[in-house]
Parts: sequence; structure tokens; C-alpha cells
Amino acid sequence: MLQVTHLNVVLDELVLAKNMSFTLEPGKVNVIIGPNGTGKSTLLKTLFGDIQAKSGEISFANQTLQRKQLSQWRKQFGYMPQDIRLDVELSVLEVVLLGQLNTLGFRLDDTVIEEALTALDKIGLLHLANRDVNKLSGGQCQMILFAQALMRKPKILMLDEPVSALDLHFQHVLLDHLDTQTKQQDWITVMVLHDLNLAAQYADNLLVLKDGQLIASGHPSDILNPALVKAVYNVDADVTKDASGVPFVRTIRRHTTTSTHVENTKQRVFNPTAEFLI
Ligand SMILES: Nc1ncnc2c1ncn2[C@@H]1O[C@H](COP(=O)(O)OP(=O)(O)OP(=O)(O)O)[C@@H](O)[C@H]1O
Repeated sequence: MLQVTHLNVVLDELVLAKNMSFTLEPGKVNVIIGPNGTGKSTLLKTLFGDIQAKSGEISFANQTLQRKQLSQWRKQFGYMPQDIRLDVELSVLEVVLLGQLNTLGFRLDDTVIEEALTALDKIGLLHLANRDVNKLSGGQCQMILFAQALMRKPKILMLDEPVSALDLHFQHVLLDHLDTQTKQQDWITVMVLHDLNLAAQYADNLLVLKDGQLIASGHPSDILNPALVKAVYNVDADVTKDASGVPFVRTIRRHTTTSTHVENTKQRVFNPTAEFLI
């Protein structure tokens, strides 16, 4: 289990995690949702050790995240960040192989190459293996980075908006593959998604962030409802369930706009004389 306890993150006086506690279990797909700028990427970077928390504890398998053992900590992670630009002169196969950088030697083992080719085949991109990555489309880059993250064989796999550049077909290819691998390999998978209906279909556990706070968590069918959508996004929505109980969110167009998001951001400024302003 990955355990987060009383996590507080403050960057440039902005409160990005406020007394956050949660547990992520192996074999489960955890999906983080929430408005722009609410701290979703910051939370992933904090779990990875890229951003230092103000206070709180992050632990996994009897190990607690500590600055002095960062490289050891990170070996357990596969991390696919939000930025999908690949401005390097490498082939697709080479980029996928970089997922195994920790174990690669001077001579490449045939089985490692075979594994990388199989990873590409499974996501339908074997035909790109010899292409230059810097000549790929944004969506193709995103899929290649996904294959690279899988090659790491992580215990904890983190993906930041992994389907943001993908068409409908590849959204489901990536998410189906992710779901299958998570369950087969007993990974802890945690990803950020903006599409509530994809989140509803693929999450075993939904973490709902707003203004740096975890305001709800649980199975989508238990927590996704019109009141939550309104509270988080200030958008009206109908939420129905299909035959298997998966929620479907239909948003309702509104004809006026409000500045609620801007107001919320103002309230999050950290005051060093008080614990938190909110
Ligand atoms: N290193 C940093 N120093 C200062 N502020 C930061 C830093 N990283 C992020 N921020 C700020 O923290 C806020 C939250 O950023 P973050 O990327 O975590 O949001 P997010 O929820 O992932 O947003 P989005 O959905 O738009 O990707 C933003 O206002 C951002 O500018």
C-alpha cells in the first residue's frame, strides 16, 4: 500500500495539499480528478519526490519517502508526466528501451528488445518502432511514453493526463491495457484524468481534489453525483448509471459565467502566521 498521511504542500505561498491523507492499494486503478490548477500534478510530483512536502508522511512497503534516499524511492515508480514533447534524436524503439535504463548494459539483450517490441505491438504501434520520435504526432508520442513507463515494470505507476492527446480509439487502448496490467501485475496505478466519464469507467478508486484538499474519495458509482460535479466544477450535470452501475455524467450547458475558480485561488494564499487561511 502507498500511504499518504497528513500531507501539506505549499509552493510560493499557494496551498497545494492541505492535510491530505489517503491509501492506494495494489491492483487498483486510482484516478485523480479536479479543476485546473488545483494541485493534481503537484500531488504526483510530491509522491515521486520531485516536490518536497511542507509536512506529512508518504510511505510504501515499510519505506518512508526521505530526501536522502530519493533514488532508491524512485526505483519503484513508473512516471509518465504531463509534458509529452520528445525533442530527442532517438528512434521509437530506443525511447521505449529507456524505460529499462536502470538495467541496460553496454550490450542489449535480445529479450529486452523483444520485450520493447511486444510492448509496442500490444498498443498497436509496432509499425512505428524505427521512426524518429521527434517526427511523431502528439498522440503517438503520448502512446510511446506510455510504453516506456510500462517497460519500467513499476510497483507504482503514475500517469499525468495520459490520454490528453489521444483519439477515442487510443484512449481506450491505453486505459484498457493499463487496467489489465494493473490487475495482472498488482501495480498501484494512479493517474490524473479530466474526462469524468473515462474516470467513471476505469477508476476503482476516485480521488477528488479541490483547492488542494481531498474532498471525496471512493468508487465512482458511490461518489459521482450532480452535487459533487457542481461543488467541484461549478457545472450543472445529470448523472445516470448504465446496466452495470457505471455512472455517466452529462453536463448541462450554462449561459452565464462566474469567477468562482478565480475566487477560490485567491483564498488559497498561505499565511505564515496562521496554519492555513481556508
Ligand atoms: N514549482 C512550483 N512553484 C510554484 N507554484 C507552482 C509550482 N508548481 C505548480 N505550481 C502552481 O501550483 C498550482 C497547481 O499546479 P498543478 O500543476 O499541480 O495543477 P493541476 O491540478 O495539475 O492543474 P491542471 O489540471 O491545469 O494540469 C498552479 O497554480 C501552478 O502554477
